[in-house]
Amino acid sequence: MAGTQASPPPQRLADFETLAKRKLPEHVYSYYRGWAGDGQTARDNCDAFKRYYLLTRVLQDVSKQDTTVTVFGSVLDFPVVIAPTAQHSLAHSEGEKATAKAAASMNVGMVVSSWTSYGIEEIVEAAPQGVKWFHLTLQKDLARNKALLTRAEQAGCTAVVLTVDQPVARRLKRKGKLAVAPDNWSLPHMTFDDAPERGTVSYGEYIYSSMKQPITWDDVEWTKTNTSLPVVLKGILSAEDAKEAVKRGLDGICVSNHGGRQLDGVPATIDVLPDVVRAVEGRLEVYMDGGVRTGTDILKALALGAKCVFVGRPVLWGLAYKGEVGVRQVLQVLNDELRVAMAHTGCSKVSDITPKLLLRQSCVGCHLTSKL
Ligand SMILES: Cc1cc2nc3c(=O)[nH]c(=O)nc-3n(C[C@H](O)[C@H](O)[C@H](O)COP(=O)(O)O)c2cc1C
Ligand SMILES: CCCCCCC(=O)C(=O)O
Repeated sequence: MAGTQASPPPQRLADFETLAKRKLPEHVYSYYRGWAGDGQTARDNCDAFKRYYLLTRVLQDVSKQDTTVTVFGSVLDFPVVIAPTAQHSLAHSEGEKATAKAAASMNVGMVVSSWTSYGIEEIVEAAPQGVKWFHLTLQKDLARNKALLTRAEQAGCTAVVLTVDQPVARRLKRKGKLAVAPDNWSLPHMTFDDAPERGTVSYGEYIYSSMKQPITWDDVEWTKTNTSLPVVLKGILSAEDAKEAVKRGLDGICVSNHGGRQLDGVPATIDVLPDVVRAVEGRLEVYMDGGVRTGTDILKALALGAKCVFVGRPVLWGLAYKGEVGVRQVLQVLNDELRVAMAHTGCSKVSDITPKLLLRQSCVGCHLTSKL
């Protein structure tokens, strides 16, 4: 019948944002898109990838690309993990349950935020077969943290991701306005027992009142000793902190500036990744996030030493656009683009992806002149 054909899925991650923007209330879109300061870091996370060029290799047998990677003993079909992001039910009524189903069906990982709208058990029950890691925001009440770690373990999570880049409350903005999550939330992992009465303080102050701020290396030690799961620190940007993480026996780090949502003016994550990778000398796993929008971005991050990438906002755009199906489409675009990029650069498996595939923009001139 004429007019009943489904429209083809969007072909670029940027298109999902356009479609999501049409569906989301302005305040939710603003919260998801929001950044710190003037958004320099948030923009640069994306722009910085464009400063790296890919060098093609031809005449290789790339008829098949094996994109699988193994993280903490679990095989992922391709090197993507859904970053922890708060409040998926603001994008879709099924919230994190829909995201988890999409992640499981594509066999990528998902980090379940402490700030979800559904409890960890419900999320795992919706998609029991997927690889889930639990993101811990440390709360003031240590017993509460311990209880959450136990719940995550019992629910079947296979790693803990501790966010370490929120020493103080931030000022999240978009278009110069403060953007905060809307207040029709449900936060089943968080407690607000000694929070100021709602309505007497700003929303941000209320939210942050549950958190332990600042947290220190002692809290990292506390976390490690209170879980049997591997612990990943999320929010590392310096070689020094990375070395300290190695010294303290952490299992992984995620090079992240929180999508440019904490401190404006810090470098793009892809630009600090090589320093961090060098510093850890292979003694723990390194992941990265911030600005990953294409399969070539994934290839570049892997070439610079990341084991896999976390993806934040694009997943929320897919979820807002079409729920579970939309998230799956976002992941499919990334997978298709990664395969094409691997084929052109002569890689038939992930271990073929090395720094030799990349040329940094500032070196283009040197490269050309050295050949003249
Ligand atoms: C709406 C939103 C909520 C987020 N919530 C969390 C969170 O609960 N915990 C956390 O560690 N990071 C959180 N982040 C940061 C992401 O995990 C990730 O570091 C960032 O989004 C990556 O950048 P990208 O959005 O450019 O992919 C959030 C980011 C967004 C956009
Ligand atoms: C609904 C509470 C949001 C808490 C903060 C989540 C986060 O890390 C973010 O960047 O937003």
